[in-house]
Amino acid sequence: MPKIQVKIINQSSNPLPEYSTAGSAGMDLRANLEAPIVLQSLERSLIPTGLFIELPDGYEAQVRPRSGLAIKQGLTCLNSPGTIDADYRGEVKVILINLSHEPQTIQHGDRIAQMVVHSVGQVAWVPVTEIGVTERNAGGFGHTGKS
Ligand SMILES: O=c1ccn([C@H]2C[C@H](O)[C@@H](COP(=O)(O)OP(=O)(O)OP(=O)(O)O)O2)c(=O)[nH]1
Ligand SMILES: [Mg+2]
Repeated sequence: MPKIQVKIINQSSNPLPEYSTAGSAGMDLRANLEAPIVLQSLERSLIPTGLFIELPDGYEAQVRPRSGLAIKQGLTCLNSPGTIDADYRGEVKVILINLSHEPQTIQHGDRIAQMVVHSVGQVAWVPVTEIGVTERNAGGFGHTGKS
């Protein structure tokens, strides 16, 4: 398991994110707030987590919504999945939006999203005049299964 350097503000009240089961893909991210935030219907906000991480080269972290928050409160990540670049040294933040019709309150310590760490590759372009043909070729957007 790769080791990641992490700095967390307010660690006494907000524990480090953790995998909640042995097979979890994501670690829940908690809101790091001095006061609760109320999101009105369709309002969005950049929520701090108090986390500063140093990802190894070749890794990214994705900030994804939690399904429970989405179905129960209509709260989701607007830019899902959010991308944390390996060279980012700022605070990990979550762009939450309230898609419900009611105001939703975020409290300090609430688990507002989850973070999945992935290995990721970069590519170099090789400009060509033709690209290879496949069985699918340009078919997409519901193309399969049609006669
Ligand atoms: O949900 C997110 C998405 C991004 N970030 C941070 C880490 C990421 O490395 C940086 C830039 O994110 P992104 O590339 O998505 O934003 P951008 O609009 O392209 O900004 P930039 O020009 O700074 O790359 O912002 C977060 O903390 N949370
Ligand atoms: Mg960017």
